[in-house]
Amino acid sequence: MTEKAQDQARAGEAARATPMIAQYIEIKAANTDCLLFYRMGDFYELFFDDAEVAARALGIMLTKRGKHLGEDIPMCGVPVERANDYLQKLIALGHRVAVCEQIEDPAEARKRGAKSVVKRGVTRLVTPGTITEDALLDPARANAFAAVARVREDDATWRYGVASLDISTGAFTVADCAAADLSSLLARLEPREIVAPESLVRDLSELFANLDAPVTPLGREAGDAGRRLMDFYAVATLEGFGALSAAELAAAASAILYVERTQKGSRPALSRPVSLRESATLDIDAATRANLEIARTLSGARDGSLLSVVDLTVTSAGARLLAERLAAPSTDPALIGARLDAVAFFLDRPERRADLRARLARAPDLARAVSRLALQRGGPRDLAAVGAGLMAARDIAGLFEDKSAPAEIARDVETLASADLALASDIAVSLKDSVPLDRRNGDFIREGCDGELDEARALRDESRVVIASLQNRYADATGVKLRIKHNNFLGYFLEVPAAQGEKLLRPPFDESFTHRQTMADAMRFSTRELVELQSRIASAADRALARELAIFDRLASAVLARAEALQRLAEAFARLDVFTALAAVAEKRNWTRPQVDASLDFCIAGGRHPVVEASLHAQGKAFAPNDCDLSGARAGRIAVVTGPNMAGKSTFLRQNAIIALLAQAGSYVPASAARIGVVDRLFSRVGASDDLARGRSTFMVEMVETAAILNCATPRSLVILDEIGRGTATFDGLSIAWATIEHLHEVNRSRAIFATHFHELTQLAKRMGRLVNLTMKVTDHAGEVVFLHEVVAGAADRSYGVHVAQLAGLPASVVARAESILAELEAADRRAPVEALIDDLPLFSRVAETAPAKDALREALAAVDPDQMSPREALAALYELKRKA
Ligand SMILES: Nc1ncnc2c1ncn2[C@@H]1O[C@H](COP(=O)(O)OP(=O)(O)OP(=O)(O)O)[C@@H](O)[C@H]1O
Repeated sequence: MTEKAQDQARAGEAARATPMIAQYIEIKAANTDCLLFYRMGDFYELFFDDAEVAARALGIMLTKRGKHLGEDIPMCGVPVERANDYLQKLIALGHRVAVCEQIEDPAEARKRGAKSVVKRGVTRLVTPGTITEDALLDPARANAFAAVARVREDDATWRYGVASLDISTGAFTVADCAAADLSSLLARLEPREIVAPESLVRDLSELFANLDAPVTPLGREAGDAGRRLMDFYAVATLEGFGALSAAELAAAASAILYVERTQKGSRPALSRPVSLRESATLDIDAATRANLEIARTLSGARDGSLLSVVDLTVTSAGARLLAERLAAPSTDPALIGARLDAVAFFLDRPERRADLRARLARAPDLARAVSRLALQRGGPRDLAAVGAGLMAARDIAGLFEDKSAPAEIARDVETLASADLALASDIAVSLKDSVPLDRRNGDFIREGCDGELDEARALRDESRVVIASLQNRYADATGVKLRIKHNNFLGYFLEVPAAQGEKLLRPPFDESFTHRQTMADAMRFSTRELVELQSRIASAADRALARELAIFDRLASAVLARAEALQRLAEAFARLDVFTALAAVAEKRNWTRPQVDASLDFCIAGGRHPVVEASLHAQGKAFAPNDCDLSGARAGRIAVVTGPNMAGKSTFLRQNAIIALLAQAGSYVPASAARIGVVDRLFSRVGASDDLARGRSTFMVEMVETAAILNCATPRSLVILDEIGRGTATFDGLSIAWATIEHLHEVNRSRAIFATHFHELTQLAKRMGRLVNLTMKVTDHAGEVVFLHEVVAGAADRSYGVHVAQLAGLPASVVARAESILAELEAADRRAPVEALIDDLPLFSRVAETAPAKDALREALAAVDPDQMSPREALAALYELKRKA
């Protein structure tokens, strides 16, 4: 159906519907990709298909409401009070929700006629990447969405821009990159949702499918990107933004467009977009991130990840920053050194650290509170959080009066010392000590802070006292046992047992007592006095509430006027939390300060794997520390590690990558000493896993990842390769592993560790100067193999694979048969060893240098000059080329 035909059909459908359903259909048509929460009184109702989807997802009752086109209308609803719980479930399941509110007073609608419906409109789209409520957010994780855009660089290539925007804190970064780097940039940013123009969503579907985030197509492009940014920030020029590339600008504008689309009229307090180009960071691709289990284990759990061991932060903002630092360690030795100075400062001062951490733990999540206030979604608790945050800032700054702190800390202390105490005290004198989450029902402004409010409240309370006294007066006057009660429908009323109610219906009492309702066992009455008092209470309560809300708005605007300064305070808190937390881990786990410089060294003494060590420690076992030296003057060394299964090769490989990552993230490291020439890219290809969802076999995944490494690694990179080539036939695997080592040694010249079961490869050390052989030490103890987990120079003599199979409980007959087959194979290999080939094959560089055969076709083509040819000559040339081909 064309769009016009659809519109007509919809209009026809709406015409035959009740006015309310017609309104629903119209609003739903504009929000087809969302579940529509349609506000009716104290409920959000869902209709038609939405109702069926939501009822199933939320496990709530599906009911019906009226008919449309002769069919029952399915309906379900959630109470407004508990909407957040339901939203959280739906968002977690990947749904998007459009919240549709009544946008006029029902009294206004009634004026237009008894049948007219209250005006409604969508006030907000709730999507995984744009949520702000504490109940919906993970405190320890950023909640950003990424907007992706592309611009033409030249005829053949695109440049990609990515904006990452966290509405819950206002953090806004942009970056641009070539197509090849897009996936690793997105992996680093870990967006909760990706938005991109339709065309990009189509073209990048495979890349997006690899990221664990729903993709939202952005109907149209953001248009004039610069204009959109200037309009949003209400500035006349983009000069204040620093130099943003065209791709960055386009992405930033898309992000703003999405904010406007989801937040409707509300304007979040966003910081200005900061380009990530300014901050040089360690490049870690998605596979490496997953393999090193930085933020999550391969099975997706946080427990058992590097972060779970390192994260001793005490605030959610600190936890988010630490996760960010581990996701994007620096490559600037000066910055890394400065951050390590800060950690060292707190490591040397355990008392100050403990003091600071105790105060930080009590400080609120400022950034998220300010963001909610900016979006008009904040409540009294958010105001209280800002007040408490300001006080905490001054309080913490007071701990550093001795001025001994290093630069990184001193800067933050200065920020904290500048906290606006006037605002803090304004909030403190205005708000009650304990305030509700929601401002709707008032009752959060302190007594004595506003005369008008106090007066309205007094009037309300006095009237309540008068009402209470009426009960006795009426009881005495009538001799009837009556009680004064209140409900939302009748307001205040008198309730009388049914048997005695009759008395009030008769003279003289029927004069003053008006019958309102008869229940099974009671009758309800009201009196003029009661009605008057009721309306006095209601108008006093309304006035009090209006006054409270006015004070709230005044304080909220005072907060927003200082939003930027408050975001800076929040950042300072987070940084101090990270420094002290890293000092706490260093102390707890006995880590050491690494030296990170501009050399190409990589020299680790007594290195440990932090996660394996922690888990062994918990079982009362010790971890065997290992050294690793890959240092080289102009190019790194490659260590080829052989050794039995289960001896600790993978652990050794990963621990070295993790030590480099921790060091550059500004942390101490699990080693007795570490000197690291700053690493530009970290690559890890560990183990093999199927990726059936994408139709790639284990081996294909392995080769794709290896290709990425061989194409991109530099002498500054650190490469970890575990058992390359094991996913295919032995000779194919060995050949690929062999060629890979040669390429790394001759072309990439990176620092690398290569674990393998192909013992033949240890022979390569004879021919390649920077190759070293390492092996895992094993001893035989009374016929039993004992793994010492110790890395020593040399090559393993055998695999002990059959031994491990036996440990794993393979049937004895299978183990025995495997042993005899192994003996046969080894005997055959001794007669014609593969090692002999090492001496026979030409060296890799010579293979690479062999130039391609001269290409006659290309030469002939180069000789043709179309501008100088007649059509006839051109045709002849074409025939000639075809013949040559
Ligand atoms: N340095 C160490 N000190 C103590 N225990 C260790 C050490 N390294 C590894 N281990 C223990 O040995 C187990 C096996 O380690 P790992 O997976 O690294 O072996 P592997 O040699 O890579 O095995 P495979 O070749 O089968 O993949 C680990 O789970 C850990 O419990």
